[in-house]
Amino acid sequence: DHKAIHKSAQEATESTGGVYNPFPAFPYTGSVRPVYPLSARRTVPKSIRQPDYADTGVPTSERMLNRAKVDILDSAAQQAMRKVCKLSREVLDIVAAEVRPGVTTDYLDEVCHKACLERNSYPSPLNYRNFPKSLCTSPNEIVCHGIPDQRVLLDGDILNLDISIYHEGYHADLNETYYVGNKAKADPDNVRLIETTRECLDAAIKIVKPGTPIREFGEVIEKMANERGCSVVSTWGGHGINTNFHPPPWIPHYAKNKAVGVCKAGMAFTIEPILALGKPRELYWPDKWTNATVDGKRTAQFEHTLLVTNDGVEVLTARNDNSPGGPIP
Ligand SMILES: COc1cccc(Cn2ccc3cc(C(=O)NO)cnc32)c1
Ligand SMILES: [Co+2]
Ligand SMILES: [Co+2]
Ligand SMILES: [Co+2]
Repeated sequence: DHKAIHKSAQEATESTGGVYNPFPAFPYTGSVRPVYPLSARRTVPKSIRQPDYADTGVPTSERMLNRAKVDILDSAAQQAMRKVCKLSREVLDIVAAEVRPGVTTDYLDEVCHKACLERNSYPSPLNYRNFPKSLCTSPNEIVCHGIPDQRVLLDGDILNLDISIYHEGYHADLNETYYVGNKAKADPDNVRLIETTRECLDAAIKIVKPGTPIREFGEVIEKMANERGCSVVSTWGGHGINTNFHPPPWIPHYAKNKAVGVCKAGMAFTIEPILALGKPRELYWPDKWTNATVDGKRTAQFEHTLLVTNDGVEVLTARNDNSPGGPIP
């Protein structure tokens, strides 16, 4: 049982400064390991408006939605989305500025949590379906939803930071993949993977406008990915975003998908492709959150929150001139 595993693992590795691998017998597919203990659950002052799942972990309002109906935001809601997305970009940039070899992903969680509270915002992942932390930190072969822990970043790692925040009743959601240290940029496979993923997202955004079928995005993304020797992870897709974290529509990133519906002015949704250097198949760690590629090869992801407008699209979570990271020239 968990208690016995934790206790024996804890004793066995007390000498390593009190950190331990909670699942030592698990057949990990790559080099990343969980490094426990997780830090204490972070709190959000009640003065900050919280989503319905903050205490229960259950997104009730989301569960009650009609999955076939996509919200069309009025101008007040669109303004609220612009504001929460601008704040979310500030938070991502603040956390990304701390990415370097030697820092732990838990430290990045602490920076993220503090930046959210300073902006009178709730970190949307915290307790969403019982997720334990305030952002997702996914290094190397971790596909997504990595849990911030005591693992230190290594020169040569690649790291995805996936941030979502809730501000005055609306969610924002964005993510980027960063090179850690110098060796990461030097590895040509990292550069091909990360820059292809970045460009797949940009190519999909270019076709967002009223009338574009939702199923088109996967065609654009998978074509570009395959041309550059990358595969598309199919399990996770883009999603609607507004007063709920994951309302409809569902947006697949792979070709020949069956997504229904077309883009309409006033819709807000994310596109967030995950590309892999090897097989686009993942398995779950025993922590029930983290998923890693079955072959241990690396993945990258980029995500924006988008608003469909009459003449096209607004990238609500767009980078600023001083945003850390960004395309390798
Ligand atoms: C087994 O149900 C699961 C499995 C994994 C994760 C979660 C819940 N969850 C926590 C953070 C999070 C972020 C996103 C997101 O859209 N990122 O762009 C989605 N889900 C999220 C539930
Ligand atoms: Co346990
Ligand atoms: Co996200
Ligand atoms: Co998302």
